[in-house]
Amino acid sequence: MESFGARLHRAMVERGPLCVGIDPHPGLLARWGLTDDVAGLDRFARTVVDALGDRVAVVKPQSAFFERFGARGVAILESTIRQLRDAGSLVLLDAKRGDIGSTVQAYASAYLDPSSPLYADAVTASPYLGVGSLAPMFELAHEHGGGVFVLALTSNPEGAAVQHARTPDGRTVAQTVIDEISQLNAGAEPLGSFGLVVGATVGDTGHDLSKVGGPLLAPGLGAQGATAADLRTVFGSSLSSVLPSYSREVLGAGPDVAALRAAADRVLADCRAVLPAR
Ligand SMILES: O=c1ccn([C@@H]2O[C@H](COP(=O)(O)O)[C@@H](O)[C@H]2O)c(=O)[nH]1
Repeated sequence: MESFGARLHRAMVERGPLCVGIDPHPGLLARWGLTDDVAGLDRFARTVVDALGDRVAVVKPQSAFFERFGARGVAILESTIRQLRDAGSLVLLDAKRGDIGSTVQAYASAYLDPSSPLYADAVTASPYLGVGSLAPMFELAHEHGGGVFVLALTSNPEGAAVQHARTPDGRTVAQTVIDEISQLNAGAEPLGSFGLVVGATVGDTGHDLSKVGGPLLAPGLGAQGATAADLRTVFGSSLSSVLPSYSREVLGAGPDVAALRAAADRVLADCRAVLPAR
């Protein structure tokens, strides 16, 4: 079975290095002329699938915006994931799960087992109960050709207080996460299946990303203030592994399908100007 890393590498070559989020904020629903309810959520998600599912490498539904509508919102998340996969984009479910290992096993079954209704190509995970607690996700991802993106240096200003804290061996907490994920990807070609989340907003933090071997998801572009040019500062010599991620910057162009496509094309061009050619 082809690994997630190999599938992602091919998608980034064929469609370009871009992830677009589906984040149906109440304010965006209103701007799109939609009601802040399940019907509005459904129309919003379907429009993004129609506009981008056949052209963007990775689409990242933000689970929180579906969960806030309860079971019916989660049902729409399930159908959105299916529609995106049918349209040919890889689906990264942004759920940021993490817990003790025995519970992570259930999260792994929910998101990374092909028989689950919420099965996605990859999922985001929080390592702050210890990277080892995420082992059930890594194992199921490996078994079924899935991926896991682990938070390392998040794009929000509050993250640094935890992530830059020093451990007894002198490394930062984030560097220990980076190093553990690097080990999981050892020897994987052309790209490992275990990624990291590193915000485009974090600046030059001095962290060593050179041995990660997997994709580096970079949120924080656009609405949170980072620009494509900031990717150079944050990622330095690791730019070739970066998967830039935009949500509101692209979604704000909707609901017109052509305008959504144009916005995605524009941010992709901005990123291509900075990232090495594949
Ligand atoms: O460090 C992180 C990790 C995840 N995110 C998520 O990405 C999008 C960003 O949305 P924008 O509209 O482009 O700001 C959102 O779903 C976050 O939960 C992040 O921003 N930073």
